Amino acid sequence: MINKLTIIGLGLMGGSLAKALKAQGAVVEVVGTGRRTESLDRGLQLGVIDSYTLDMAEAVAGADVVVIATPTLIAEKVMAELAPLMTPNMVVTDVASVKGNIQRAAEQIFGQVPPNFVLGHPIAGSEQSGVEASAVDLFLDHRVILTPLANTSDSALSLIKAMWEACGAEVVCMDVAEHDAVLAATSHLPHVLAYTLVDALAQNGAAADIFKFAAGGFRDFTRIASSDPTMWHDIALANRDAILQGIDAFSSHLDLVRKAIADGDGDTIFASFDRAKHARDEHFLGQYLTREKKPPSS
Ligand SMILES: NC(=O)c1ccc[n+]([C@@H]2O[C@H](COP(=O)([O-])OP(=O)(O)OC[C@H]3O[C@@H](n4cnc5c(N)ncnc54)[C@H](O)[C@@H]3O)[C@@H](O)[C@H]2O)c1
Ligand SMILES: O=C(O)C(=O)C[C@]1(C(=O)O)C=C[C@@H](O)C=C1
Repeated sequence: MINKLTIIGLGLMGGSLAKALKAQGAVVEVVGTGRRTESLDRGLQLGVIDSYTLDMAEAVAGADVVVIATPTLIAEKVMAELAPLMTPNMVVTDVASVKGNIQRAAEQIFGQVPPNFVLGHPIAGSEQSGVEASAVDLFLDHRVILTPLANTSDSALSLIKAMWEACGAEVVCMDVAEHDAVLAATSHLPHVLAYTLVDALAQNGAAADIFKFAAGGFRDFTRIASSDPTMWHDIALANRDAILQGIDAFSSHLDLVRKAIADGDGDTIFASFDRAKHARDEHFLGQYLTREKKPPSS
């Protein structure tokens, strides 16, 4: 049980965490803080938080857990503000999508990442943002990756693990660099591709006609291009090297498929598409079976 939880940056992630913990009776009091009253007022009206203050010192005083839930690059600045306010009894965690920049920023600010700072990342979300979009079940049956370091305190890690498990999530621990490489491939690259595809088509003179005839495939592929550009601008800059590697590997594969199409090389085209279909089906059908859920009918 968490007595006082403080959320810095009350949006989709922070709001969903607060809702889930409240619904499970796993928290007594949730306090919000941020730069502007707008989202905090809304959070109060919706019952997501119990109170708020723009004064970070007041917000974190006596907190058992402080969650930094701002965009990724802003989290670095928030940490610097939070540093003089941290006490040994307080456990700090974050939800940022990249972990390497958070680790580096913490090392610059504190000398080393404090033992009571547990870096984290829930692998759940949506293209929507803001506290209005927060959902009590956002983390249910999803994974949360924690990237503890050699000096991370066992009790701090256990507390943050228990917090996410109370939300119905499965917690997995991973190395920071591995996290950033894996997420570059499975989350950051797809967002770069979706944004770039929509932007390239939108800049075409015939964009209106193209979008008019876009159907399910285009919608499925590009849903994530409706995500918040601020969030993804931060991720692109924070995970630069891993994303560049992903773009380069993808570009050379795309070149192979391009060449096969240009050469009329049906075998290569089929082999690539067939490998992709099997890899995807195997993974996602496997996941449905593990969770004893039925796969979508279509
Ligand atoms: N949206 C997702 O799918 C998703 C999934 C996993 C992790 N994340 C990560 O979680 C973090 C939050 O994402 P979100 O989707 O909740 O975003 P959001 O835009 O819904 O919420 C972010 C909140 O931070 C506030 N904020 C901005 N600057 C601030 C500052 N200087 N001080 C205090 N508050 C500030 C904003 O007002 C907003 O309320 C990001 O780091 C993101 O990368 C997002
Ligand atoms: O479902 C979505 O819309 C998401 O973008 C969620 C998603 C993802 O790529 O899967 C996005 C960013 C995160 O850091 C974690 C999850």
